[in-house]
Formats: sequence, structure tokens, C-alpha cells
Amino acid sequence: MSIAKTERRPRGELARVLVVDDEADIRELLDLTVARMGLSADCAASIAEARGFLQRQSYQLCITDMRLPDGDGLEIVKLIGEDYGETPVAVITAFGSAQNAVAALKAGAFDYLAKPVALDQLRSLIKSALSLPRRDGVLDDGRLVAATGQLIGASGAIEQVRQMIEKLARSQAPVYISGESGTGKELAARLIHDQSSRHAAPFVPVNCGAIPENLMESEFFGYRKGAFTGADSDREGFFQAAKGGTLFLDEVADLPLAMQVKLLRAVQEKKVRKVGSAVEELVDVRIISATHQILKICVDEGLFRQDLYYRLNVIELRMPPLRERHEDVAPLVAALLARICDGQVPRLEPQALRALENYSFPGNVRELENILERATALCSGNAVLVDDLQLAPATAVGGSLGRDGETLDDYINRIERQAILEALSKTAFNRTAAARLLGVSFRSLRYRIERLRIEE
Ligand SMILES: Nc1ncnc2c1ncn2[C@@H]1O[C@H](COP(=O)(O)OP(=O)(O)OP(=O)(O)O)[C@@H](O)[C@H]1O
Repeated sequence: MSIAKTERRPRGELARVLVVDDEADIRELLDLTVARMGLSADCAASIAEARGFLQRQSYQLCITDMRLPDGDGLEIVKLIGEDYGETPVAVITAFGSAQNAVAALKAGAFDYLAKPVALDQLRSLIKSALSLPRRDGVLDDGRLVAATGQLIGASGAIEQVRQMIEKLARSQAPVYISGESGTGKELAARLIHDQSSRHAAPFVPVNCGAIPENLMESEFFGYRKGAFTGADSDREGFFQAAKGGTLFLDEVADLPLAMQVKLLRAVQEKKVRKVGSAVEELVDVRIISATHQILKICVDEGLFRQDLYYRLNVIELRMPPLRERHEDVAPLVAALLARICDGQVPRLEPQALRALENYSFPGNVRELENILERATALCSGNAVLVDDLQLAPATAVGGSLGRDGETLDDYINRIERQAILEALSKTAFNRTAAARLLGVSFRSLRYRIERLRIEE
């Protein structure tokens, strides 16, 4: 790869878009739209032609069809990802081909457009791609976007999360953030938004478990005046409030099934309909979802729609529990104490730090925050001692023991199932790697998967 391909476009020079499509009328439509936006386009009819253009010229965006005469659009996504990483790639998928869109996003595509291409969607996609920060976090106007420095921790696991956040910020793909309560899922979602091309638009966090079921549709999609008693004026919903930005659906597993159907439509069509309105409106919103539950189990238990699961969980970001990264405790303590005390920061006795490093933190970083807040209020003088921490006695990993009426066998099966699903999700459903992680043989894992009827 030559240096020129990753260089920024000099100030004043037109941004260039590479269009790859074998259908002349689509090439023309894209070429015209790009030109009307004051940009310049090169058009290729095949992968081979696109390769030639990429070797000669750097691009701020590539838009490619999925079906090309000498291969498929995913090849372009991969080629650019490997050799021309600064260039975002959007794919055009056939009407209703959700699988293609998901596959392209998983392969690293920046976004997708479904045929027939809607012009306003195309324009907003181009605008988003052009306002993407560079890999080093510098925007087109030279400003630096918020760095992932707010995510404290020096462990390999947190470093991986930081890298993943940076990668996800350069895409529009739906992200599903998994992890126990208090591991920093919302913080990670905010960081993805802050570093993305959407950073100037709103980040709207929604706790799906906190909205009464009968108000859900109007809270999400808004309503028209007169839609129901008390609707005395038009109101926007979360989707409209997050226009151009990011909608963070926290505790998404708590959405009732009826609402899941409506959300699926909104995600798939990128359109919503206000309660009481006859027309649908386009909404340009990126969805990041999270839950502390294991969503795959909710799907298996029939509580969460599988089709919605696949649309939301295009890319998973796993937030590791604090007990898996004890080396993060000391830097977190230092940062949290500075945040809590704002000025006179007390000293943590070495014994107190050791006690924290050996603690299992069922409530993760949020629990550490609470422990430190309480300890700073309780401590006398300027030192926090072990007793000030008031650590709870060791608890079982993974939370409560048994649910109401659960037999011992059910309980053991549930924990086993949870451990297997976690291992499978950590290893991208590679059974050999998952078996290694669980310390069992491949055959034993296969047997357990069958016995517990786990579907991948
Ligand atoms: N690595 C981190 N560095 C600094 N602060 C962190 C980190 N992880 C979590 N926090 C802080 O811990 C608190 C809990 O984080 P957050 O709300 O993002 O967790 P969560 O996983 O979304 O929790 P829940 O599942 O309960 O909604 C917040 O105050 C957040 O700023």
C-alpha cells in the first residue's frame, strides 16, 4: 500500500467517492448525487476495475453493489479493509436482503443501502462517511474527537475493548454490548458515539425496562395530536430525538414482544411511524443495545425475537467483569477517588487496596464507585482503611443462587448453559476454542450443547 492512499485530502480539494456497480443506471444515479453534493466520483463496473482505481487514487468513500460480474461486494469490503483502511465502504443490497446487509456489516462495511436506493438515505450516508474522524481521531476540521481515555484500566481486556470501540466508531453497524451490571456498557456506548461521525448529534440513552408497556410505542416513535386522549399536541419519540445520532437501548431484553416487532421494523426499514399518523418517516439513527442478561438465553426461552436478536447483535462488544481484570482496580480506584473527592483525595492504605484487588465485585465498577463513596464518607483523617471499605463477604460468581422454585438440577443446568453460552460468544461460536476455554474436551462440549439444546 502506498502512503498516498492513507493521506488526507488537501484542503479545498474535492472529496472523491468510488462507485462500483455493473448496472449503468445505478452508476449514473450515484454519480449524479455525488456530483450534486459537490464531490467527485469515479465509477467502476467490476472488482477488477475498482482495484485499478484504488491503486491510483485515494477515496473518502466507496459505495459498492453486492453482486458484481467478477465476484461479490464483500470482496471489495475486505480488500479496502486490508489495504486502504481509511476508506469507509457502503454496500448496496438487494431489496429485503437482511442477511446480506448483516454479513457486510460484520465484514467491516461502514453502512448499507437497500435497493431501491432512497436519495435522502444516500445523501445522509455520504455525509456521515465524510465526517468520519480519521483513525487517529482527527476530524476534517483538525479538531480531535473525545478519546477512549475515559475508559480507565490497563489490563489487556480493557485495551481490547478500547480498540474495539475505536473500530466500531468508524462504522454504522448496530452494536450489542454484553456484560454484567456496572461493567461500563453505557460508558462504552457513549464513547462509540463520541468518536463516530455522529458525535455532533444527540446520544439518547433509554432504559427499556423503565417504560410502562402502554406508553412504549408513543415514547419510542412519538405521536400525533389527537392520537389518544391527552395527546393535545404532536410529540417526538426517542427515535426522532436521536436523529442523526445514536439511540442506546439499555436493558433491551426487557422489551415486551409486541414492541420487539415494531422495533425490528424500525431497524430494518430505517423508518418509523408516529402513533396516530398514517405516514412513515425516515430516521437516521444508529442503534446500540445492551443488557446484563444473556440475550441468547432470552431467545432460547422465547422471550426475545430471534430476528431482532440478529439485527441488533451484528457486532458484539463484551465488557469484561472487574473480577477478570484485577490489575484495573488500582487505576480505577485512583481515578474514581479523584472524581468523588474533587480536591482533597484521601490515601488508600496498601492493605485496603489489596482487599479490593481480591474482592469479586458482583456489581463491578459501579459497586467499586459505591464502596469508595461510602469509604470516603466513613474514613477518619486522610486515609482509607480496610474496615472503611465494608466489603461484603464473598458471593457466588454470576449473582443469585437459584430462582424461585428451581430444583438443584435446573439450577446446575442453568449455570452450565450460561457458562457454555458465554464461552461460545467469547470465541465467536468456535466450539474447539470454547471447549478449551471451559477446560473440557470438544466431545464433552458437543454432548453438553446437545443435552442442553443450545442452538447456535
Ligand atoms: N473502565 C471504566 N473506567 C471508568 N469508569 C467506569 C469504567 N467502567 C465503568 N465505569 C463507571 O461505572 C459506572 C457504571 O458504568 P455503566 O453505567 O456504564 O455500566 P453498565 O454496564 O451500563 O451498568 P448497568 O448494566 O447496570 O446499566 C459509571 O459511573 C461509569 O462511568
